Amino acid sequence: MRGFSVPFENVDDYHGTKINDPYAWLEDPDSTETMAFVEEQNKLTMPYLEQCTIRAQFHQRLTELYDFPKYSCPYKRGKRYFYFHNKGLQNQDVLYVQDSLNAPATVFFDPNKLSEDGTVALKMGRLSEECEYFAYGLSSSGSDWVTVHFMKADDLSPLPDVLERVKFSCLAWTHDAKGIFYNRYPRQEGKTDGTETTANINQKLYYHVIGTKQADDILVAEFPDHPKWHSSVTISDDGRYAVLSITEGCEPVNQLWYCDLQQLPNGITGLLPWVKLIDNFDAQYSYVTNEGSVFTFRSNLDAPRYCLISIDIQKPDRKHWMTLIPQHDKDVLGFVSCVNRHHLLVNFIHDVKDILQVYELSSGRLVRDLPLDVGTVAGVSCKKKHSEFFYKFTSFTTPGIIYHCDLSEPNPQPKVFREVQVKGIKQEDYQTTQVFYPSKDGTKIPMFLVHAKGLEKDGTHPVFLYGYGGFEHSIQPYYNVAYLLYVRHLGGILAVANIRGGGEYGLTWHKAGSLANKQNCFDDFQCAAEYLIREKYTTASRITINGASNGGLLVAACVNQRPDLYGCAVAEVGVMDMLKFHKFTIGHAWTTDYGCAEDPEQFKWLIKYSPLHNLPKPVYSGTPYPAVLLLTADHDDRVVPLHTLKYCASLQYGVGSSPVQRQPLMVRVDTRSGHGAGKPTAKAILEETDVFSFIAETLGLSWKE
Ligand SMILES: O=C([C@@H]1CCCN1C(=O)CCCN1C(=O)NC(c2ccccc2)(c2ccccc2)C1=O)N1CCCC1
Repeated sequence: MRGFSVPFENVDDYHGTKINDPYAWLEDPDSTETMAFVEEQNKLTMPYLEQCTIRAQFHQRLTELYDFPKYSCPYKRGKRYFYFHNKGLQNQDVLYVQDSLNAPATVFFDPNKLSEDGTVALKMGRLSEECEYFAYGLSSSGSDWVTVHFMKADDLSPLPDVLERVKFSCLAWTHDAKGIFYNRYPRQEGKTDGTETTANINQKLYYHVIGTKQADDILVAEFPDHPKWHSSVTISDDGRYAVLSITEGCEPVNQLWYCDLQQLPNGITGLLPWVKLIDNFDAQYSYVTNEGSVFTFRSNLDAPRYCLISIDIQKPDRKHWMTLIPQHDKDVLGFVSCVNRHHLLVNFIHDVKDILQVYELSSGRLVRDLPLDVGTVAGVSCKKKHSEFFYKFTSFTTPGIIYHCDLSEPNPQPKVFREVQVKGIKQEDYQTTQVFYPSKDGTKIPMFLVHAKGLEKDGTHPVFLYGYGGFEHSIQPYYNVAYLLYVRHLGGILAVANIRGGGEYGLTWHKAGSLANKQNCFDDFQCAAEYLIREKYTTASRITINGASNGGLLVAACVNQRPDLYGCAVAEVGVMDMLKFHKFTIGHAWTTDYGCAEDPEQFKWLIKYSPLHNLPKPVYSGTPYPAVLLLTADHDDRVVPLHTLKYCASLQYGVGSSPVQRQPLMVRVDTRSGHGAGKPTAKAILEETDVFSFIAETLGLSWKE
């Protein structure tokens, strides 16, 4: 039995630099030592969380507030409408169908029936073009692994077809509903339930013909010389082309190949004769629509804030390409979808707030603005062949408003189709402001603040500071009842910092927070805290910093660099071992943002901020660390739990040895749970209750009615 407390030597050599990795044994999730470590940690953490003063109140109130009806936009497929709905506390949303928008709705697919505890989630679903079949992917316990099943859409009867080993996959029906394109990984040694750490490489693209066995599926694309490549098929609006997007990692760039399905003499029988329209990774090209051979793409080619271009595949040379909507000089072009045959629904992001407009497909001319409050378009439903479309608006204080618009009407006006209220939360009690604060290098960073109206800036308010900062992922306003409870009953201020690394201002913003510039994310986040202190919203001891995934890295790196700046830190499913992340599951895809320690130059970047490698050694007598709560879960195969476990062990061994460390340093390891997607409501409520109870307990916050 290895001793937990005294790590043994386990030295790796990185280009001549010796790095000790004493907790490498925690990288095996199935060893008795690792399982004992997890059990011991939970034995410390769960009782502490259960005894938190406000826990019962927070849990009860959060459950009440979660219990409001949620709806997605309706989707018209064939002659019927489909939409997701959750009555409030259902673990998984349910898919309903109705013959018309005001006809009675019946259950089409209810994932809650597939498990007692709601841990089987509907990860993806696709109806065939004329609504003959429904293909759907299920994932268990929060893993990225998906099993695809099929059912008839008219009588809901199941088909025997099952597709295994599916992950990070497209689901694209050919318009004849004969079969579906999807991705899967080769068979691997050992288990594949989402608790393994095996690398996901050599993803292949198949075509499954309905009524056949998966073993007979047709391999239509593979990339044996490029094990890290991902491919994704979209079938063109006219059903004629298979459009293939190839990515290598998480950079917003892709190759763009296509296959004219009408030119296949015997249909899809093997590797397809792909035409490489774009055979480089210089930019991103996302299919919007095509009119015959003229294809429209959203692209960032020479356009870091994106633009809309058209390419005639009969004249593929770049000198014939046309720009339909040029890059805006400040705003980022968001999603673009074709509607009403010749219109485009276009989204722009202006200082992190959404704009929605209608354009003319043929000319790229602006037709009209669509009214939208300050916030986020959380969902859109439209199809080229339909004149009507739906969009869902949300903000920090608006749970959701769904609008309906029909462009075939003489003077089309979006009308409220459905507006959801949450009992007990009055929107007018809160105010959302956006501030711009200077980071270390002077860059102005946007930040949303949400707090009770009339708040006095007397430095006494607790702050919950959230950030992400990577992968071109923008954090736009969204409705979260736990945040509102923190504001309402703990007198807190919610602060969401749009730090660099995200996509808030396009590629330049993303690049400024990645690779050699990654430290900018941490500077931006620390400057957010300093701004909130300087402006007398709060003091350091009242600040909680929070982030998940890449945001967990953000939190852990910021705690190491400025332990004095916050009273509490909650790092969820974080990337903590920056020297080894590329070895596990899909970690190799993140080198586009982080680099890789196998490269001598990039190793120097990573070793400087890697949370695991910048923790104090015993005996530590420096600045005490804030209260730290780490979250991870046994089926997290996106960011495998070893990151958090190794970081926790090293944190407790080093900082925990300090005689002046008063605040707890803990980890909560959930079971039958993963990175986050598809988490059942019951688990989400328990987790958020634990997080905010920990914050209130360690910062001494009391519940106010
Ligand atoms: O989870 C993550 C990162 C953040 C974004 C997605 N992601 C991922 O790790 C996604 C992993 C799988 N994956 C790719 O490698 N490319 C994606 C992709 C999707 C969204 C954004 C970027 C890439 C893909 C697959 C098929 C077709 C097109 C794209 C994809 O799903 N991280 C965990 C911690 C650090 C980063």
